[in-house]
Amino acid sequence: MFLEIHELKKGYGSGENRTEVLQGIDFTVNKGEICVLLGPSGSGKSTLLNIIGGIDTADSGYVSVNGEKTRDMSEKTLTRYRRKHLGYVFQMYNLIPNLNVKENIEVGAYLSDSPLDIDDLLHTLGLYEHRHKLPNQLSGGQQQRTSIGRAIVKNPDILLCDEPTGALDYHTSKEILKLIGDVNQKYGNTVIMVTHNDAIKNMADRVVKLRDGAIRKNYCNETKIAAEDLEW
Ligand SMILES: Nc1ncnc2c1ncn2[C@@H]1O[C@H](COP(=O)(O)OP(=O)(O)OP(=O)(O)O)[C@@H](O)[C@H]1O
Repeated sequence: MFLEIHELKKGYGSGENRTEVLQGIDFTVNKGEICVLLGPSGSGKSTLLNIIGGIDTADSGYVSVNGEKTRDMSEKTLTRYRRKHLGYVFQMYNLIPNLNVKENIEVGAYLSDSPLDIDDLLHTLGLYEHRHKLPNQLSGGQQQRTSIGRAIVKNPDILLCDEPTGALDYHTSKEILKLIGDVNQKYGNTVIMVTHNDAIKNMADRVVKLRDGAIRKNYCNETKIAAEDLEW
């Protein structure tokens, strides 16, 4: 099993103010799969994504990637894991404003010993002709494409996406979801995508639904469709 989440628990606060945000989460994802994490606001999706990403730690249970538990990693190994094996895409693009598209993507490439070819990637992203533009000269969709490029250029094993289309309109959201699907097909990265949008589950291999910090549904989607065919 490539990614295993086992009995993961996480709470914040103490005494009367204690909230159990994750109450024992169990699921697995195969290499190269797209896993969509759904659930209402406050159900624990981002907390779970941050623990998988080694940004936050669990109170108990573990995340194991390729048989290695992140909780057993030293700080140095964990930093290496985050840098080399994970790519992050957020709702806010977090691009560096004074670097152009190509340079923003190069920032991601510096973190890898074996980055993807940047010009080839710029073509895949549909950004080759925009490569010399600064972020403020780009549309929201182009900015999100650039941030996906920055995440994917190091060819990470896992691409973590937190509401990647949260700030985008319908058509641009579909474009970005198509790009995530294309990148997954072309480079074989495992994708974990958090979203509020129920329709996105249709492009997933695995669907995990959370409510109040617990799994309500966890199933393999046998009728996966391409991102361009999603409707909502
Ligand atoms: N650092 C923190 N300290 C205290 N409580 C926190 C912290 N981070 C998250 N929480 C709480 O944990 C719960 C789950 O938050 P989380 O962001 O994981 O939910 P979510 O499902 O991603 O929500 P949304 O869809 O609104 O982003 C919320 O009630 C939130 O207030």
